Amino acid sequence: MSASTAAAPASEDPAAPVRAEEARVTPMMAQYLEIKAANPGSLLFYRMGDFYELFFADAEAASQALGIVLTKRGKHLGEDIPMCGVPIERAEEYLHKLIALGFRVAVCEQLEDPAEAKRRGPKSVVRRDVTRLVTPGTLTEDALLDARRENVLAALARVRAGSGAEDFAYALAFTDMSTGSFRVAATTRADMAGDLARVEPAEILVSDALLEDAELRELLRDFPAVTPLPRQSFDGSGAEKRLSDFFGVAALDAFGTFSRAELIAAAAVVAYVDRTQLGAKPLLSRPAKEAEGGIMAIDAGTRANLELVRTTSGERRGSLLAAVDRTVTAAGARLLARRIAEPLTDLAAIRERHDAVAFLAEDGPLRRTLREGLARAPDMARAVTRLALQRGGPRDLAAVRDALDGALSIAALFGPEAPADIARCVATLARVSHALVLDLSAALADTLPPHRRDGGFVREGCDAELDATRALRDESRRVVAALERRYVEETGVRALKIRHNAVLGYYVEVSAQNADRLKEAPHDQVFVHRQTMAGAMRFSSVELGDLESRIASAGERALGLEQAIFDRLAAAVVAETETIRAAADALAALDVAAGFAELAAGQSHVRPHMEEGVAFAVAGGRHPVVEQALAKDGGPFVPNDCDLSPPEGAADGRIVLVTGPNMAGKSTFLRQNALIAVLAQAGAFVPARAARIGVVDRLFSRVGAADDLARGRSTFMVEMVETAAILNQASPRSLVILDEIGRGTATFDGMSIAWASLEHLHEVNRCRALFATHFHELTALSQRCARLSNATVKVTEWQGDVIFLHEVVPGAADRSYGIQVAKLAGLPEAVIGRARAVLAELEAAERASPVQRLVDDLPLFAARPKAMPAEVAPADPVAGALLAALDDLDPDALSPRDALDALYRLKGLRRG
Ligand SMILES: Nc1ncnc2c1ncn2[C@@H]1O[C@H](COP(=O)(O)OP(=O)(O)OP(=O)(O)O)[C@@H](O)[C@H]1O
Repeated sequence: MSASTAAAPASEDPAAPVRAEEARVTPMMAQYLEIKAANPGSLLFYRMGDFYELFFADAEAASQALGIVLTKRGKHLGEDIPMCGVPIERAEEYLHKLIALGFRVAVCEQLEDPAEAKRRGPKSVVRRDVTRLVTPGTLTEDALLDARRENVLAALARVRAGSGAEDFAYALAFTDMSTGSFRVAATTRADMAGDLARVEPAEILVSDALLEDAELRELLRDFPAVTPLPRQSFDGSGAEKRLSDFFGVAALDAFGTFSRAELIAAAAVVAYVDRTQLGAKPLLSRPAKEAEGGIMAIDAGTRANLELVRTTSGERRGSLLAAVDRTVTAAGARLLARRIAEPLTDLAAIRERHDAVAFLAEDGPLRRTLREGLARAPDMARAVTRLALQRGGPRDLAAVRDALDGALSIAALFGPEAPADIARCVATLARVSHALVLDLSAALADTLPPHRRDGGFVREGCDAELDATRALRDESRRVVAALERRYVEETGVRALKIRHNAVLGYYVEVSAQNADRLKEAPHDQVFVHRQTMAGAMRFSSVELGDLESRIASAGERALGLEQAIFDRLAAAVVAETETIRAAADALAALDVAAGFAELAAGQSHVRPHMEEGVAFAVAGGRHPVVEQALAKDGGPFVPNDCDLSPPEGAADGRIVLVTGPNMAGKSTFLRQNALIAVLAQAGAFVPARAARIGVVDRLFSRVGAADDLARGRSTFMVEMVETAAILNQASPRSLVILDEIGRGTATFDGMSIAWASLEHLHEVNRCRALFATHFHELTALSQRCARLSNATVKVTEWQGDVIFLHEVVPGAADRSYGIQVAKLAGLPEAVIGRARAVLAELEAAERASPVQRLVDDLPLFAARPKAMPAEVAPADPVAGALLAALDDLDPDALSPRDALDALYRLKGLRRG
């Protein structure tokens, strides 16, 4: 039995019957069942004193998920009630586990003191209700959040845009409730998966009508928490009103113009936030609209392949983000993740970001001072949200104080020469209220407890009345010590102690042997026996009773005064939400710029020259992740050039076809160039000696797909779906990375598909592309396609072993070195020997039948069907004779009779 239920009134016991004939449902159980029914789909954390209790199936699920004991508690409808409990001081930890496992939790609190309930009558149940729904997308506590990651709640809305069955417009709304950021974006059916993947929502709200669409249902399966809502939540007619009510404005025009789908998505978000926070209103920023086409479009597959913010196994380590993250604040790390996930396409904005990095890269001492200042600035955006939601503690106030103080010092570091991006941040920081910093500094103590309920966070000297009350409280404590000394002297019981608990208040405790002394005269006049324990006895006295009330009232008054001071400070902070959030964003932006500058200085990254058009010339490019991994092992990374700029006289970019042995570094070369484009447009410098890049509108990458067995798709199917998306969508401003397409099927099929795709990219998409392949035959295409050139990765052989030089040079590879690589990988000697023999046979056979070889090559050149070359004689003698006979016929010279004879002759030849 938990401590809470022990102290609760009789009717708080789920097992306590009201009347014999109603033995089936106790009043408390009736309350529980009612609240449970009103919150379907969530585990109900039902507050009882110092515990949250779970009952029935909730208890079974939670005990299993949390590994806590499942007990029984009374009966309901004749059956045992399964129960488990979570102490409130560990509630966050358990909530964290449950949310991570995909549960939603309804937190049901006691809304009155049990004493109040008792006053209404002995059978009264403490009033309770759900005060908050905890869902993956609506978390605010640090313990529940990853400091360096946004926690996004998204809503996907669809509205009819025409009369056709497929005429729909789509929009997404995203909010990170923990920081208040809120934005909306139009999307399309094709881009939706990519848009969701870029934001990585912790929870997605969709109308249940949308889930009836099998394709969308399939797409949403990739995301961890999809919350279906009734259609009314996505109802267009009330959307505008819901938003204007939430933001307390008369009309939404001031926020900009939104499409109907965008309004509906945004309204669904605020309605859900309201529903889960139940009145405690989080201060979301006004929704900002994402500029259409403002972000480099990267589909979900490409994001995963390029491991932008996490690796394919889901870890941050090993991703591009981890390799380039030099930020020193959690907010900076969150912004960096977003910048890497959302490279810009606006040339001026990209250049401004580069200007900021250049400025900080050039001035080492300034950069160091800035980063030291940033490192001391706590995460104030999340602290403000908690304060606004009444979930904040004294440390959140201190976080705001320190970050604002830091913001003012950081603003003072920069002069008028700072570039535009930095100047904007500095202007925002300078708007911070110095008075608020002083107010918080004057009020908060040096060391702070985590919870406001504990008190002790207000600095001495801040409030005269508080100081006086505290003195009284502390004085009383000294009086307790003096009284204890006196009682020891008077009774002669040296082990006498004055202790305190919730039930008895202050009491005297002596061992059982000494108890008789206190029961004898004259002491029996002073001490009143209260409790007998195993080996000890407890007594009270009139003096102790007096003390009790003096101390309790002083302590309570002090706590009350502190709470009032807390509320005043929190209100002052919340009133400044907008400037505080803007300052938090500015600090994060400075952190990202300084981090990129630090990276540039430490890893020799250079400023890319960005331009309109379709240039792409990287000199001495490196793969940022592989380079750093190799550096740890002491190995050098071999830099490589890549030129996809239009050749002389052409308007469109080049395609480079890369062949080369396995393990030579083809994939690394392909990816590094895609990553360089991402970094450049994210605003970073790039790992290269020099780079000139025409802004990329869309980035595509198809790199070695894996099976998607969950969807019943084979490797080849995945590969073809991704290739289809590229060939259907890539524009001349896009950058395409295709690695070994066609590998997953029979050689000729694969080669034909690779060949046709390559030609399509060249002729139709006309985009910049890198295409790696093992089909060496494709290199012949460079003779026909003007903007296609060949490159290969150099290797050399030494004593039968292959040595990788990782150097990309013009030209084509002559062979694959597959067996050498297999040997390096440790295939048994016998298998290697046998493979060499088989290879020799196959190569000899190929040399012996050049005709066969020619036929094999045919698909390569058959894009525009040609007549079968005359010298390719069919091997079948009957067919040969038939063909010869046909060739001899001249229909114009034949009489009807001759024609009939010729027909019989041909039939005869067929029969042989
Ligand atoms: N430029 C480079 N400098 C140094 N090491 C490199 C370089 N490029 C690649 N490597 C090393 O070679 C390894 C193999 O590279 P990669 O996977 O790119 O080869 P690949 O040609 O695509 O192979 P496969 O055809 O088998 O897929 C990498 O893991 C890396 O350690």
